[in-house]
Amino acid sequence: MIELRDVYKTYLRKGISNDAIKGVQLKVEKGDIFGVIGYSGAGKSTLIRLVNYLERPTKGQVFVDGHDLGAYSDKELRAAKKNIGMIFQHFNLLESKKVFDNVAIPLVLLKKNKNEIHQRVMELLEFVGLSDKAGSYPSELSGGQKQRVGIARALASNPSVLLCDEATSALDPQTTRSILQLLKKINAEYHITIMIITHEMSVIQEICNKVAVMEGGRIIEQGSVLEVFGHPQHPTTQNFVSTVIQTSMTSSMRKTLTTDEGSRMYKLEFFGERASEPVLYELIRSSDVKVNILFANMTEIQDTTLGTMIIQLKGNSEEMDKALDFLKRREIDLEEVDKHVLNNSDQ
Ligand SMILES: Nc1ncnc2c1ncn2[C@@H]1O[C@H](COP(=O)(O)OP(=O)(O)OP(=O)(O)O)[C@@H](O)[C@H]1O
Repeated sequence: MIELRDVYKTYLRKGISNDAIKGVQLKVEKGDIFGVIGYSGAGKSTLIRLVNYLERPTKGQVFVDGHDLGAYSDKELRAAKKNIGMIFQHFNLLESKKVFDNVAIPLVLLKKNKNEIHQRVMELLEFVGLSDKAGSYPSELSGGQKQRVGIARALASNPSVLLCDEATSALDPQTTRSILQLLKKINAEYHITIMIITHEMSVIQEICNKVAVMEGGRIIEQGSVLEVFGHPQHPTTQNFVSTVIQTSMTSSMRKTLTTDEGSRMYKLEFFGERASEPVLYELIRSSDVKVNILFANMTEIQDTTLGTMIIQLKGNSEEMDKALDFLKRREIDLEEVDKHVLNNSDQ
C-alpha cells in the first residue's frame, strides 16, 4: 500500500548538506493506521512529505498502491496524488473561503459539475459532523471544527491513503480524542489506510495498530503497537512508552525497598485474557514462597490489556524454584530485576 525502499533525503542549503532521511525501509499495509513517532528533528515531516512526493527522495523509491511515484510523469503524478489525502497541524484552510468552498477545492480542481460537488461536499460535512457550518468562515470555527473541515477536504477526492502531519498537536486533549475517533471511523467505514506522524505516544496508543520510531533520520524500531509497547527495545522507544505506560515503581517506593537474603524480584508481563487470570493466587498455592507485590499497572492497547507487575518472592531455594517453574509453565513473561537496577532506572 505504502512502501519506502531504502529512501534517503539530503537537503542542500548554502553548500551545507543535511541528511534528513537515511535509508528508511517501511511498509504500511492496506487498512493500517500506522503511526510514526519521534522527537523534533527526527525526520518525521520529511518522511511524510516523501510519501506524497511533496519532496522527492535523493535516493530510493516510494511506492503507493504498488506504483513507484518516481517513475511517473508530472501529469501521472498529479493524478496519483488524488489517491493521497493529507491533513495538517495548522489545518491549512483558506480563510477567505467558506467551509463549503474549502471542502470543494479538490472537486473543483477535478472539474466535477456543480451538482456533484454539492452532493459530495454536503455528504462529507455530514460525515465529519459539520452540516450546519457549510456557510461559515474558518475564523468562526474552533480548532477541532477546523480540523474536521481539513479532514472533509482531504477525503473529497476519495483517497485510498490519508496522511496526517501532527494533525492533533494544536488541539486540547478532549478535541484530540474526538478527532482521533473520527480518523478511526474513516479507517473503518471508508477502508482508508492512515499514516500519522506525531510526537505524542498517546496518539499512537489511542488509534494505531502499527508504529515506527524515528531518530536521526532512521527508523530505530517498528512493529505492531502491542509488540512495541509491550517490549520496547531501544532506549528512545522506552522513553516514549514510559510517557503512556508506567512499568516501574515510583522513586519513593524504590527507596523503601529492602532486599533480604533469599528474596528475589521479578517483573511479570501479562497480555490479553492472561491479565485477568488469578496467577498470583495459584502461585501461592503451588509453592511455599511469600509473594509481595511491589508494583502493578494495567493499560489498554488496541483493545488488549497489557499488565505489568513487579513482585518480590521470599523463600528457600527449593520453593523458589517451584514458584519459578510454575510461572514458566503458565508462560508468563518473566524477567528478574535487582534492587540496583530499580534504583538506577527512571523506567
Ligand atoms: N526544507 C529543508 N531544508 C533544509 N533542511 C531541512 C528542510 N526540512 C527539514 N530539514 C532538516 O531535516 C531534519 C529533519 O526535519 P523534519 O522537519 O523532517 O523533522 P521532524 O521530526 O518532523 O521535526 P518536528 O517535529 O520538529 O517537525 C532537520 O535537521 C531539519 O532541519
